[in-house]
Amino acid sequence: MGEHLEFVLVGVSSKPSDLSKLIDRKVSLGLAQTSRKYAGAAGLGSSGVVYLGVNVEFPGLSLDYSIHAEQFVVANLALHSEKRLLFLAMSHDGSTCDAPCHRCRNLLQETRDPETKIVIKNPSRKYHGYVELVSLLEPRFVLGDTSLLHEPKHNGLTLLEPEICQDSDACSHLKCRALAAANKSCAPYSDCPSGVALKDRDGKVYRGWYMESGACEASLMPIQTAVVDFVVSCAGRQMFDNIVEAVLVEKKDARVSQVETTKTILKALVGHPNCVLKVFHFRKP
Ligand SMILES: O=c1ccn([C@H]2C[C@H](O)[C@@H](CO)O2)c(=O)[nH]1
Ligand SMILES: [Zn+2]
Repeated sequence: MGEHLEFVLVGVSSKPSDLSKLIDRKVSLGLAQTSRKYAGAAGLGSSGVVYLGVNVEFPGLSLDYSIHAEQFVVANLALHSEKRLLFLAMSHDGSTCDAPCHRCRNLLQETRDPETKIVIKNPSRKYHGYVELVSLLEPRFVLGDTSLLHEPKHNGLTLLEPEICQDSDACSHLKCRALAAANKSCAPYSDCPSGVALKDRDGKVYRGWYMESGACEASLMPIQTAVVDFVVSCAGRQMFDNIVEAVLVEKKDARVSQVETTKTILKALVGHPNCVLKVFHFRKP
């Protein structure tokens, strides 16, 4: 098993009671420089794979931009096409497991999975049990017919610019990787799907897509999901300075544009000014 895989899938067929032991907040030590609060999370998918998460803060930016450990797990599941989340554990201290914060409950609500259970563990009270996610949710904030966050998607988007690639899903151009990511994006409220692809000095590509929540601040922006892909692949030894190219694909004149947020996060993350963001637009079928 490759180094990076150990961070994504620490075990198959793990018992939910083991999830709390798998949470490793050490990985976030370098990623929570602002608050110095290190959170970790672990999710058991229906395939039996465990997905880890840590909180990620961006130097110099307000904590609003940070990725919560539970949001990281949700992105990690999506990046690996995991169908469903059966159990989720999150911890701030490495021993106690609490219910996710409201931001993350709102994001989890978008998966609308009646089966998801939250691990609650309180060693001082010798309590270890499970709570149904639905019992923690407020009445759903419905904006219309929405598709589920984890449903496999192909939005059918193609680039507006003259197409040079026959099969952009399989093509290695960075803009085609970003387009493929946008095709997986779930943006039912704004109808503005988007995707980001990052390339490092070795030519390795990381990608992420917009995962929108009706409870706005719970959404994961495409640059955040791409950062999750990067952290997962680097297994906690990430060198953001290695990112040399970035591409965003979104709708032309989008009501929700990701350009400024993507630039802001890239600037905070990548220490050198050579990583310019290229933006391409798509056509919807
Ligand atoms: O449920 C929560 C609450 C907070 N955090 C992170 C976000 C931020 O990096 C730090 C302080 O809020 O903790 C989480 O990961 N999960
Ligand atoms: Zn949270």
